Amino acid sequence: MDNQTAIDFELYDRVRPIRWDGQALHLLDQRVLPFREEQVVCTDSDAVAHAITELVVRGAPAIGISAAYGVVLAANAVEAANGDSALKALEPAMQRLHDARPTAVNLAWALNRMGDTLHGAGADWREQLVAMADRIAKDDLLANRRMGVLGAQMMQPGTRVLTHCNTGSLATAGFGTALGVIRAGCAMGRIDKVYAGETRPWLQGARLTVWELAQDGLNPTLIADSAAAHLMKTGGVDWVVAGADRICANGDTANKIGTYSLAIAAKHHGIGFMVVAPASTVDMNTPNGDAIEIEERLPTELLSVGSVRTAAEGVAAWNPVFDVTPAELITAIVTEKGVVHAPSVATMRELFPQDV
Ligand SMILES: CSC[C@H]1O[C@H](OP(=O)(O)O)[C@H](O)[C@@H]1O
Repeated sequence: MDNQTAIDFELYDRVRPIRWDGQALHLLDQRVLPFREEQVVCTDSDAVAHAITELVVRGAPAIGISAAYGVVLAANAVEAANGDSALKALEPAMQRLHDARPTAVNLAWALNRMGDTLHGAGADWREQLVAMADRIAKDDLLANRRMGVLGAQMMQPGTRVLTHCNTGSLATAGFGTALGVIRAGCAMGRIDKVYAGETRPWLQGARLTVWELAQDGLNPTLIADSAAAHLMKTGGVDWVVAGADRICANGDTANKIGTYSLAIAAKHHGIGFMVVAPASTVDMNTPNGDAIEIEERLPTELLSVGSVRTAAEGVAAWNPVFDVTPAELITAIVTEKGVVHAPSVATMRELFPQDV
């Protein structure tokens, strides 16, 4: 079973983190999963920006889609005769959405698309904004399905994979990026075993990824992040499959903290390292990983697990939440436009001749 039509993608539609009802944005609150399924309802753009900062919604494509609907909400407070005057009036709200999180380029990408929609738009500029937000969401879902098949086709039957963070339906418009490859690989009979790292400190793997995979009946096995190198050394894994928050012009890739260590360990053990992300995550304007702003979050995320304090009172903690994996550690970058093997400036340019 090798082609896209052979997978029943509807089976994976149970979890949707983002729902636009025409007036408000409903976000599945990822802070309280997997034990409570609660919605946060945003009726203005500042509420969307706050939800992005607080990780109510998270995952690079999902925050881009949310920001797009945030612009639609901001438009409710604007009187303008055409798109250009609307854009001027919307600038402060769009800036606040942009600043909600710094590392994932999908946020700026989605806001740019919304801004481009307004340039030269006439009296129907509001309708055009809604149409663009809907399109960003729909295109993301289709990109994920395409990437799922492309990534899975690179795997032999019997493959065992390790993934990091959460790149599933929760992080996207649906199906997922790296998790989409895993879903497709299981459906296509290529993947036999799925390990997920717990992803300290926010525990996206432990709280979100294994929850999603368990709902699919894929029997994931959770490991401590610190068990990954041992798993590789003892022959338990063939591919590491990760998402991305920003992919630079030379293939350097920012992703959840801990990804870089996985890539080093994978290289050492001769294991493939696959990055899966839509073109909206590719940033050809950033030459390499040194230029990426790495988000640092509050030390409290590290000093406690949930509401239970685990570190002694008064100690300091440093909490960078992304790292950069150099291109030379990456076997392949899978996008909906195709696969970049052995990423470099030259191979990236072949697939992305224009800035995305
Ligand atoms: C499908 S991209 C998911 C991506 O988002 C994550 O970060 P966060 O949970 O902080 O939003 C992480 O880097 C994942 O790979």
